[in-house]
Amino acid sequence: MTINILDSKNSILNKFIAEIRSETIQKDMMRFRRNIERIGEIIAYELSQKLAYSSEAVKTPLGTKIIPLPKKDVVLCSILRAGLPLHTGLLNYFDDAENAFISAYRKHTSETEFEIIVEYFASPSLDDKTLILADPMLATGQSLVSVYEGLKKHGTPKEIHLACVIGSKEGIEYIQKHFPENTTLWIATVDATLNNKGYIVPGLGDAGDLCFGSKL
Ligand SMILES: O=P(O)(O)OC[C@H]1O[C@H](OP(=O)(O)OP(=O)(O)O)[C@H](O)[C@@H]1O
Ligand SMILES: O=c1cc[nH]c(=O)[nH]1
Ligand SMILES: [Mg+2]
Repeated sequence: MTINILDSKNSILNKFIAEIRSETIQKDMMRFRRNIERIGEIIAYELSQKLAYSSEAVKTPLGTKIIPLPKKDVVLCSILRAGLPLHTGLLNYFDDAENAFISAYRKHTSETEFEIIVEYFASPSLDDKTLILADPMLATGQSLVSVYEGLKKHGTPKEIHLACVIGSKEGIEYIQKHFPENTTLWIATVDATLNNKGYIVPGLGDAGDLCFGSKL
């Protein structure tokens, strides 16, 4: 797996990350969602540099220009709920992508233990496609891996890109063991630890709740 940590160089991305982490600014749900979306747009731009391109002739009113353009083989797959604004940001740039949506949530069996429940699953064929799998939080890595196991029934992508906002070191080690070699992780920033409930520390809290409100 190739790993790209986007805040390893300073850019305007740092401001968006600071705002989603800030316990005061993150209370504005619309700004929180928009910041996740803006980070999705930055990830889309960075990731676009590694896609396959083929030259196409574009006719202007005055002539023709040959322009290398990305192949139209992207499937953008997001994990509900928190993946929705990240999906929007990626789709703002990969606007002709096919789309897949999968739900995954943590079902607690005790205070500190949980399993991942995958229920809703809507995906096109992935055979020979460029799969971009988006989820803002990579904590234990179990949601991404459970969803990937389910996606295998829909075909074999030619390459896989994981788009995430905040990850933990432990989660990255876990997904490295479960995704194939032709996987690239694009992650805005990485934190050192998880707490005993599997939350990233300092992280930002519960991304799904911050986007859409708490659930029962
Ligand atoms: O790496 P993991 O330990 O699996 O944790 C990460 C998962 O947690 C969040 O979803 P959550 O289960 O909170 O669902 P939600 O988006 O509906 O809030 C997040 O969006 C990931 O899917
Ligand atoms: O820190 C975390 C871990 C899982 N899910 C979240 O939303 N936040
Ligand atoms: Mg949540």
